[in-house]
Amino acid sequence: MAFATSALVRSLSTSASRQAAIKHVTVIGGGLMGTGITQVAAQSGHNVTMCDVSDDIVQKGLARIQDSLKRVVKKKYKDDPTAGQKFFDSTMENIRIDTNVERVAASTDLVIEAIIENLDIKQKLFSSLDKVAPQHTIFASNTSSLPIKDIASTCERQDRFGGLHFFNPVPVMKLVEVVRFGATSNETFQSLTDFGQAVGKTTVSCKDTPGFIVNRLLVPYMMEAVRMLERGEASARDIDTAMKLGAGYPMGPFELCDYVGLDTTKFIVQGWHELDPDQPLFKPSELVNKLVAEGKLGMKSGEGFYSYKK
Ligand SMILES: CCCCCCCCCCCCC[C@H](O)CC(=O)SCCNC(=O)CCNC(=O)[C@H](O)C(C)(C)COP(=O)(O)OP(=O)(O)OC[C@H]1O[C@@H](n2cnc3c(N)ncnc32)[C@H](O)[C@@H]1OP(=O)(O)O
Ligand SMILES: NC(=O)c1ccc[n+]([C@@H]2O[C@H](COP(=O)([O-])OP(=O)(O)OC[C@H]3O[C@@H](n4cnc5c(N)ncnc54)[C@H](O)[C@@H]3O)[C@@H](O)[C@H]2O)c1
Repeated sequence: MAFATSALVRSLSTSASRQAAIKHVTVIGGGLMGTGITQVAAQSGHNVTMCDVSDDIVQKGLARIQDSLKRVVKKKYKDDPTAGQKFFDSTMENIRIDTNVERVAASTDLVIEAIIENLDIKQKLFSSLDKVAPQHTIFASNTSSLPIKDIASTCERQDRFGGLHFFNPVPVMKLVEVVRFGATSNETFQSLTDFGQAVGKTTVSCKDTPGFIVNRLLVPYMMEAVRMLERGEASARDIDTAMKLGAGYPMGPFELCDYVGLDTTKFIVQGWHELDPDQPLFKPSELVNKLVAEGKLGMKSGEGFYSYKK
Protein backbone atom coordinates (compact mmCIF):
# COMPACT_ATOMS: atom_id res chain seq x y z
CA MET A 1 0.00 0.00 0.00
CA ALA A 2 2.93 2.33 0.82
CA PHE A 3 4.09 2.35 -2.82
CA ALA A 4 0.61 2.94 -4.21
CA THR A 5 -0.15 5.81 -1.85
CA SER A 6 3.16 7.63 -2.27
CA ALA A 7 2.96 7.51 -6.08
CA LEU A 8 -0.54 8.96 -6.05
CA VAL A 9 0.40 11.68 -3.56
CA ARG A 10 3.36 12.59 -5.80
CA SER A 11 1.01 12.77 -8.78
CA LEU A 12 -1.41 15.00 -6.85
CA SER A 13 1.26 17.39 -5.62
CA THR A 14 2.97 17.84 -9.01
CA SER A 15 -0.22 18.46 -10.94
CA ALA A 16 -2.60 20.05 -8.41
CA SER A 17 -1.64 23.63 -9.25
CA ARG A 18 -2.28 23.10 -12.95
CA GLN A 19 -5.42 20.96 -13.15
CA ALA A 20 -7.50 18.50 -11.18
CA ALA A 21 -5.56 15.28 -10.63
CA ILE A 22 -6.62 12.12 -12.38
CA LYS A 23 -8.11 9.68 -9.87
CA HIS A 24 -10.44 7.43 -11.84
CA VAL A 25 -9.21 5.94 -15.10
CA THR A 26 -11.21 3.97 -17.67
CA VAL A 27 -9.17 1.64 -19.87
CA ILE A 28 -11.03 0.38 -22.94
CA GLY A 29 -9.67 -2.89 -24.31
CA GLY A 30 -8.65 -5.80 -22.10
CA GLY A 31 -6.09 -7.32 -24.47
CA LEU A 32 -2.28 -7.18 -24.39
CA MET A 33 -2.02 -3.42 -23.87
CA GLY A 34 -5.24 -2.67 -21.97
CA THR A 35 -4.35 -5.17 -19.24
CA GLY A 36 -0.84 -3.74 -18.90
CA ILE A 37 -2.08 -0.14 -18.70
CA THR A 38 -4.75 -1.14 -16.16
CA GLN A 39 -2.08 -2.86 -14.06
CA VAL A 40 0.39 0.05 -13.91
CA ALA A 41 -2.38 2.58 -13.23
CA ALA A 42 -3.77 0.42 -10.39
CA GLN A 43 -0.27 -0.26 -9.00
CA SER A 44 0.26 3.50 -8.65
CA GLY A 45 -2.95 4.01 -6.65
CA HIS A 46 -5.47 5.01 -9.34
CA ASN A 47 -8.96 3.53 -9.41
CA VAL A 48 -9.23 1.81 -12.77
CA THR A 49 -12.11 0.21 -14.65
CA MET A 50 -11.08 -2.03 -17.53
CA CYS A 51 -13.74 -2.52 -20.23
CA ASP A 52 -14.02 -4.92 -23.14
CA VAL A 53 -16.80 -6.36 -25.27
CA SER A 54 -17.51 -9.55 -23.30
CA ASP A 55 -17.39 -10.83 -19.76
CA ASP A 56 -15.17 -13.71 -20.85
CA ILE A 57 -12.53 -11.31 -22.25
CA VAL A 58 -12.44 -9.06 -19.17
CA GLN A 59 -12.18 -12.09 -16.88
CA LYS A 60 -9.25 -13.45 -18.91
CA GLY A 61 -7.71 -9.96 -18.83
CA LEU A 62 -7.99 -9.89 -15.04
CA ALA A 63 -6.24 -13.27 -14.81
CA ARG A 64 -3.43 -11.96 -17.05
CA ILE A 65 -3.02 -8.93 -14.73
CA GLN A 66 -2.78 -11.23 -11.70
CA ASP A 67 -0.03 -13.30 -13.36
CA SER A 68 1.95 -10.23 -14.31
CA LEU A 69 1.48 -8.62 -10.88
CA LYS A 70 2.83 -11.77 -9.23
CA ARG A 71 6.02 -11.35 -11.27
CA VAL A 72 6.31 -7.71 -10.17
CA VAL A 73 5.74 -8.65 -6.52
CA LYS A 74 8.31 -11.47 -6.69
CA LYS A 75 10.91 -9.03 -7.95
CA LYS A 76 10.04 -5.96 -5.89
CA TYR A 77 9.29 -7.63 -2.56
CA LYS A 78 11.59 -10.66 -2.67
CA ASP A 79 12.71 -10.02 0.94
CA ASP A 80 9.30 -9.07 2.33
CA PRO A 81 6.47 -11.41 1.26
CA THR A 82 3.98 -9.80 3.67
CA ALA A 83 4.46 -6.36 2.11
CA GLY A 84 4.33 -8.06 -1.30
CA GLN A 85 0.94 -9.63 -0.53
CA LYS A 86 -0.35 -6.24 0.71
CA PHE A 87 0.81 -4.59 -2.51
CA PHE A 88 -0.82 -7.34 -4.59
CA ASP A 89 -4.14 -7.05 -2.70
CA SER A 90 -4.28 -3.24 -2.75
CA THR A 91 -3.51 -3.17 -6.49
CA MET A 92 -6.24 -5.70 -7.29
CA GLU A 93 -8.69 -3.76 -5.07
CA ASN A 94 -8.11 -0.72 -7.31
CA ILE A 95 -9.35 -2.62 -10.39
CA ARG A 96 -12.95 -3.04 -11.61
CA ILE A 97 -14.09 -4.71 -14.80
CA ASP A 98 -17.10 -3.86 -16.97
CA THR A 99 -18.57 -4.38 -20.42
CA ASN A 100 -20.64 -1.18 -20.57
CA VAL A 101 -18.19 1.55 -21.61
CA GLU A 102 -20.77 4.36 -21.71
CA ARG A 103 -21.82 3.70 -18.11
CA VAL A 104 -18.21 3.70 -16.89
CA ALA A 105 -17.17 6.76 -18.90
CA ALA A 106 -20.03 8.77 -17.39
CA SER A 107 -17.96 9.19 -14.20
CA THR A 108 -14.28 9.09 -15.05
CA ASP A 109 -11.36 11.55 -15.25
CA LEU A 110 -9.39 9.86 -18.04
CA VAL A 111 -10.32 7.40 -20.78
CA ILE A 112 -7.44 5.44 -22.30
CA GLU A 113 -8.44 3.52 -25.42
CA ALA A 114 -6.48 0.34 -26.27
CA ILE A 115 -8.75 -1.47 -28.71
CA ILE A 116 -8.11 -2.92 -32.16
CA GLU A 117 -5.95 -0.74 -34.49
CA ASN A 118 -8.81 0.38 -36.74
CA LEU A 119 -9.62 4.07 -37.31
CA ASP A 120 -13.32 3.63 -37.98
CA ILE A 121 -13.91 1.54 -34.83
CA LYS A 122 -11.88 3.92 -32.64
CA GLN A 123 -13.78 6.95 -34.03
CA LYS A 124 -17.17 5.33 -33.37
CA LEU A 125 -16.14 4.45 -29.81
CA PHE A 126 -14.94 7.98 -28.96
CA SER A 127 -17.96 9.58 -30.63
CA SER A 128 -20.31 7.65 -28.34
CA LEU A 129 -18.18 8.34 -25.23
CA ASP A 130 -18.00 12.06 -26.02
CA LYS A 131 -21.77 12.30 -25.51
CA VAL A 132 -21.74 10.75 -22.02
CA ALA A 133 -18.39 11.64 -20.41
CA PRO A 134 -18.23 14.63 -18.06
CA GLN A 135 -16.91 17.96 -19.33
CA HIS A 136 -13.53 17.61 -17.58
CA THR A 137 -12.79 14.06 -18.81
CA ILE A 138 -9.67 13.66 -20.96
CA PHE A 139 -9.60 11.16 -23.83
CA ALA A 140 -6.38 9.42 -24.90
CA SER A 141 -5.59 6.77 -27.47
CA ASN A 142 -2.82 4.17 -27.21
CA THR A 143 -2.71 3.79 -31.00
CA SER A 144 0.59 2.56 -32.51
CA SER A 145 0.24 4.21 -35.88
CA LEU A 146 -2.99 6.14 -36.48
CA PRO A 147 -3.08 9.96 -36.38
CA ILE A 148 -4.51 11.20 -33.06
CA LYS A 149 -6.16 14.09 -34.94
CA ASP A 150 -8.15 11.60 -37.05
CA ILE A 151 -9.20 9.49 -34.05
CA ALA A 152 -10.36 12.67 -32.25
CA SER A 153 -12.22 14.03 -35.27
CA THR A 154 -15.63 12.65 -34.24
CA CYS A 155 -15.45 14.36 -30.80
CA GLU A 156 -16.44 17.82 -29.59
CA ARG A 157 -13.70 17.78 -26.91
CA GLN A 158 -10.78 18.34 -29.30
CA ASP A 159 -8.80 20.27 -26.65
CA ARG A 160 -9.10 17.39 -24.15
CA PHE A 161 -7.75 14.74 -26.50
CA GLY A 162 -4.22 13.37 -26.90
CA GLY A 163 -2.13 10.24 -27.32
CA LEU A 164 -0.64 8.09 -24.55
CA HIS A 165 1.51 5.49 -26.29
CA PHE A 166 2.65 2.74 -23.93
CA PHE A 167 5.03 -0.08 -24.89
CA ASN A 168 4.65 -3.84 -24.62
CA PRO A 169 5.04 -5.36 -22.00
CA VAL A 170 3.67 -2.30 -20.19
CA PRO A 171 4.73 -3.35 -16.65
CA VAL A 172 8.35 -3.65 -17.86
CA MET A 173 8.86 -1.01 -20.56
CA LYS A 174 9.80 2.34 -19.05
CA LEU A 175 8.59 4.76 -21.75
CA VAL A 176 5.34 6.54 -22.57
CA GLU A 177 5.07 8.82 -25.60
CA VAL A 178 2.70 11.73 -24.89
CA VAL A 179 1.25 12.93 -28.17
CA ARG A 180 -0.40 16.26 -28.91
CA PHE A 181 -2.06 17.45 -32.10
CA GLY A 182 -3.00 21.03 -33.01
CA ALA A 183 -6.11 21.19 -30.82
CA THR A 184 -4.69 19.49 -27.67
CA SER A 185 -4.59 22.12 -24.90
CA ASN A 186 -1.51 22.75 -22.77
CA GLU A 187 -3.50 21.62 -19.69
CA THR A 188 -4.43 18.32 -21.34
CA PHE A 189 -0.88 17.70 -22.50
CA GLN A 190 0.39 18.43 -18.97
CA SER A 191 -2.24 16.17 -17.36
CA LEU A 192 -1.28 13.30 -19.68
CA THR A 193 2.41 13.85 -18.95
CA ASP A 194 1.74 13.95 -15.20
CA PHE A 195 -0.29 10.75 -15.47
CA GLY A 196 2.46 8.96 -17.44
CA GLN A 197 4.95 9.92 -14.74
CA ALA A 198 2.56 8.99 -11.92
CA VAL A 199 2.38 5.44 -13.28
CA GLY A 200 6.18 5.28 -13.08
CA LYS A 201 7.17 5.91 -16.69
CA THR A 202 9.58 8.31 -18.35
CA THR A 203 7.61 10.48 -20.77
CA VAL A 204 8.65 12.02 -24.06
CA SER A 205 6.71 14.65 -25.96
CA CYS A 206 5.68 13.79 -29.54
CA LYS A 207 3.97 15.60 -32.34
CA ASP A 208 1.17 13.78 -34.14
CA THR A 209 3.43 12.48 -36.92
CA PRO A 210 3.22 8.89 -38.29
CA GLY A 211 4.61 6.43 -35.72
CA PHE A 212 5.46 9.25 -33.28
CA ILE A 213 9.15 8.65 -32.34
CA VAL A 214 9.67 4.96 -31.60
CA ASN A 215 7.51 3.39 -34.30
CA ARG A 216 8.72 5.82 -36.98
CA LEU A 217 12.14 4.21 -36.53
CA LEU A 218 11.16 0.70 -35.40
CA VAL A 219 8.52 -0.18 -38.02
CA PRO A 220 10.74 0.38 -41.14
CA TYR A 221 13.43 -1.81 -39.54
CA MET A 222 10.91 -4.58 -38.88
CA MET A 223 9.43 -4.25 -42.36
CA GLU A 224 12.86 -4.62 -43.92
CA ALA A 225 13.42 -7.78 -41.85
CA VAL A 226 10.21 -9.27 -43.30
CA ARG A 227 11.34 -8.26 -46.81
CA MET A 228 14.71 -10.01 -46.24
CA LEU A 229 12.87 -13.19 -45.26
CA GLU A 230 10.52 -12.91 -48.27
CA ARG A 231 13.50 -12.42 -50.60
CA GLY A 232 15.02 -15.61 -49.14
CA GLU A 233 18.18 -13.82 -47.96
CA ALA A 234 18.15 -15.36 -44.46
CA SER A 235 15.89 -17.39 -42.20
CA ALA A 236 13.74 -15.77 -39.49
CA ARG A 237 15.81 -17.56 -36.85
CA ASP A 238 19.12 -16.28 -38.27
CA ILE A 239 17.84 -12.70 -38.64
CA ASP A 240 16.63 -12.78 -35.01
CA THR A 241 19.92 -14.22 -33.77
CA ALA A 242 21.87 -11.65 -35.77
CA MET A 243 19.96 -8.68 -34.35
CA LYS A 244 20.15 -9.96 -30.78
CA LEU A 245 23.83 -10.85 -30.78
CA GLY A 246 25.06 -8.33 -33.34
CA ALA A 247 23.00 -5.27 -32.43
CA GLY A 248 22.16 -6.01 -28.79
CA TYR A 249 18.36 -6.01 -29.19
CA PRO A 250 16.49 -8.01 -26.49
CA MET A 251 14.34 -9.66 -29.17
CA GLY A 252 14.84 -10.20 -32.89
CA PRO A 253 12.31 -8.64 -35.33
CA PHE A 254 10.31 -11.85 -35.83
CA GLU A 255 10.17 -12.59 -32.11
CA LEU A 256 8.99 -9.02 -31.62
CA CYS A 257 6.33 -9.32 -34.37
CA ASP A 258 5.00 -12.43 -32.63
CA TYR A 259 5.12 -10.63 -29.26
CA VAL A 260 3.25 -7.54 -30.55
CA GLY A 261 0.68 -9.66 -32.45
CA LEU A 262 0.63 -10.23 -36.21
CA ASP A 263 -2.90 -8.82 -36.51
CA THR A 264 -1.77 -5.52 -34.98
CA THR A 265 1.36 -5.64 -37.18
CA LYS A 266 -0.82 -6.13 -40.28
CA PHE A 267 -3.15 -3.24 -39.34
CA ILE A 268 -0.20 -0.87 -38.82
CA VAL A 269 1.31 -1.63 -42.25
CA GLN A 270 -2.10 -1.52 -43.96
CA GLY A 271 -2.85 1.91 -42.45
CA TRP A 272 0.48 3.39 -43.53
CA HIS A 273 0.08 1.89 -47.02
CA GLU A 274 -3.31 3.59 -47.36
CA LEU A 275 -1.76 6.93 -46.29
CA ASP A 276 1.16 6.60 -48.74
CA PRO A 277 0.36 4.00 -51.44
CA ASP A 278 3.43 4.87 -53.56
CA GLN A 279 5.92 4.14 -50.76
CA PRO A 280 7.32 0.63 -51.53
CA LEU A 281 8.40 0.10 -47.92
CA PHE A 282 4.75 0.19 -46.77
CA LYS A 283 3.54 -2.39 -49.31
CA PRO A 284 1.62 -5.08 -47.36
CA SER A 285 3.42 -8.37 -46.80
CA GLU A 286 1.83 -11.47 -48.33
CA LEU A 287 3.56 -13.60 -45.71
CA VAL A 288 2.16 -11.62 -42.75
CA ASN A 289 -1.31 -11.48 -44.35
CA LYS A 290 -1.26 -15.26 -44.91
CA LEU A 291 -0.30 -15.97 -41.28
CA VAL A 292 -3.09 -13.69 -40.02
CA ALA A 293 -5.64 -15.31 -42.37
CA GLU A 294 -4.64 -18.69 -40.89
CA GLY A 295 -5.28 -17.36 -37.36
CA LYS A 296 -1.52 -17.37 -36.60
CA LEU A 297 -1.40 -14.11 -34.65
CA GLY A 298 1.85 -14.73 -32.73
CA MET A 299 2.29 -15.58 -29.05
CA LYS A 300 -1.29 -14.71 -28.14
CA SER A 301 -2.71 -17.42 -30.46
CA GLY A 302 0.09 -19.97 -29.88
CA GLU A 303 1.68 -19.60 -33.32
CA GLY A 304 3.06 -16.90 -35.62
CA PHE A 305 6.51 -16.91 -37.20
CA TYR A 306 7.32 -19.39 -34.42
CA SER A 307 5.23 -21.98 -32.56
CA TYR A 308 4.55 -21.48 -28.83
CA LYS A 309 2.47 -24.62 -28.38
CA LYS A 310 3.59 -26.75 -25.45
C1 LIG B 1 5.75 -5.51 -44.60
C2 LIG B 1 5.20 -6.08 -43.36
C3 LIG B 1 6.18 -6.04 -42.30
C4 LIG B 1 5.55 -6.07 -40.98
C5 LIG B 1 6.48 -5.58 -39.92
C6 LIG B 1 5.98 -4.36 -39.26
C7 LIG B 1 6.02 -4.54 -37.78
C8 LIG B 1 5.42 -3.40 -37.08
C9 LIG B 1 5.33 -3.70 -35.61
C10 LIG B 1 5.38 -2.45 -34.79
C11 LIG B 1 4.88 -2.72 -33.43
C12 LIG B 1 4.66 -1.50 -32.64
C13 LIG B 1 3.94 -1.82 -31.38
C14 LIG B 1 3.86 -0.70 -30.40
O1 LIG B 1 3.19 0.41 -30.88
C15 LIG B 1 5.15 -0.28 -29.78
C16 LIG B 1 5.77 -1.38 -28.96
O2 LIG B 1 5.33 -1.74 -27.90
S1 LIG B 1 7.13 -2.07 -29.65
C17 LIG B 1 7.59 -3.33 -28.54
C18 LIG B 1 8.49 -2.81 -27.49
N1 LIG B 1 8.92 -3.93 -26.67
C19 LIG B 1 10.05 -4.55 -26.84
O3 LIG B 1 10.84 -4.20 -27.69
C20 LIG B 1 10.28 -5.74 -25.96
C21 LIG B 1 11.63 -6.30 -26.13
N2 LIG B 1 11.80 -7.45 -25.26
C22 LIG B 1 12.18 -7.35 -23.98
O4 LIG B 1 12.41 -6.28 -23.45
C23 LIG B 1 12.32 -8.65 -23.23
O5 LIG B 1 12.50 -9.67 -24.15
C24 LIG B 1 11.08 -8.97 -22.31
C25 LIG B 1 9.76 -8.93 -23.06
C26 LIG B 1 11.04 -7.99 -21.13
C27 LIG B 1 11.22 -10.39 -21.76
O6 LIG B 1 12.49 -10.51 -21.23
P1 LIG B 1 13.21 -11.92 -21.10
O7 LIG B 1 14.49 -11.71 -20.35
O8 LIG B 1 13.27 -12.55 -22.40
O9 LIG B 1 12.19 -12.80 -20.29
P2 LIG B 1 11.88 -12.86 -18.76
O10 LIG B 1 10.61 -13.62 -18.70
O11 LIG B 1 13.06 -13.35 -17.98
O12 LIG B 1 11.56 -11.35 -18.32
C28 LIG B 1 12.55 -10.42 -17.93
C29 LIG B 1 12.04 -9.65 -16.71
O13 LIG B 1 10.86 -8.93 -17.05
C30 LIG B 1 9.77 -9.38 -16.25
N3 LIG B 1 8.57 -9.45 -17.07
C31 LIG B 1 8.50 -9.87 -18.33
N4 LIG B 1 7.25 -9.77 -18.79
C32 LIG B 1 6.52 -9.29 -17.77
C33 LIG B 1 5.15 -8.96 -17.62
N5 LIG B 1 4.27 -9.10 -18.61
N6 LIG B 1 4.74 -8.46 -16.42
C34 LIG B 1 5.60 -8.30 -15.41
N7 LIG B 1 6.92 -8.57 -15.49
C35 LIG B 1 7.36 -9.08 -16.65
C36 LIG B 1 10.17 -10.76 -15.77
O14 LIG B 1 9.54 -11.07 -14.56
C37 LIG B 1 11.66 -10.61 -15.60
O15 LIG B 1 11.96 -9.98 -14.38
P3 LIG B 1 13.29 -10.42 -13.59
O16 LIG B 1 13.15 -11.88 -13.38
O17 LIG B 1 14.43 -10.06 -14.48
O18 LIG B 1 13.27 -9.63 -12.36
N1 LIG C 1 0.54 -5.06 -29.11
C1 LIG C 1 1.46 -4.12 -28.91
O1 LIG C 1 2.65 -4.43 -28.77
C2 LIG C 1 1.06 -2.67 -28.85
C3 LIG C 1 1.97 -1.74 -28.29
C4 LIG C 1 1.59 -0.38 -28.21
C5 LIG C 1 0.35 0.02 -28.70
N2 LIG C 1 -0.50 -0.92 -29.22
C6 LIG C 1 -1.83 -0.46 -29.65
O2 LIG C 1 -2.74 -0.71 -28.59
C7 LIG C 1 -4.03 -1.04 -29.13
C8 LIG C 1 -4.45 -2.40 -28.60
O3 LIG C 1 -3.50 -3.38 -28.99
P1 LIG C 1 -3.43 -4.79 -28.27
O4 LIG C 1 -2.16 -5.40 -28.69
O5 LIG C 1 -3.76 -4.65 -26.84
O6 LIG C 1 -4.63 -5.56 -29.00
P2 LIG C 1 -5.39 -6.87 -28.51
O7 LIG C 1 -5.92 -7.50 -29.75
O8 LIG C 1 -4.56 -7.67 -27.59
O9 LIG C 1 -6.61 -6.30 -27.66
C9 LIG C 1 -7.60 -5.47 -28.19
C10 LIG C 1 -8.85 -5.63 -27.34
O10 LIG C 1 -9.79 -4.63 -27.72
C11 LIG C 1 -11.07 -5.21 -27.62
N3 LIG C 1 -12.03 -4.41 -28.38
C12 LIG C 1 -12.15 -4.32 -29.72
N4 LIG C 1 -13.12 -3.44 -30.03
C13 LIG C 1 -13.61 -2.96 -28.86
C14 LIG C 1 -14.62 -2.01 -28.51
N5 LIG C 1 -15.33 -1.38 -29.44
N6 LIG C 1 -14.83 -1.76 -27.20
C15 LIG C 1 -14.12 -2.38 -26.25
N7 LIG C 1 -13.15 -3.28 -26.53
C16 LIG C 1 -12.91 -3.57 -27.82
C17 LIG C 1 -10.90 -6.63 -28.13
O11 LIG C 1 -11.95 -7.47 -27.69
C18 LIG C 1 -9.54 -6.99 -27.54
O12 LIG C 1 -9.67 -7.63 -26.29
C19 LIG C 1 -3.90 -0.93 -30.64
O13 LIG C 1 -4.26 0.36 -31.03
C20 LIG C 1 -2.40 -1.16 -30.86
O14 LIG C 1 -1.94 -0.58 -32.05
C21 LIG C 1 -0.18 -2.26 -29.31
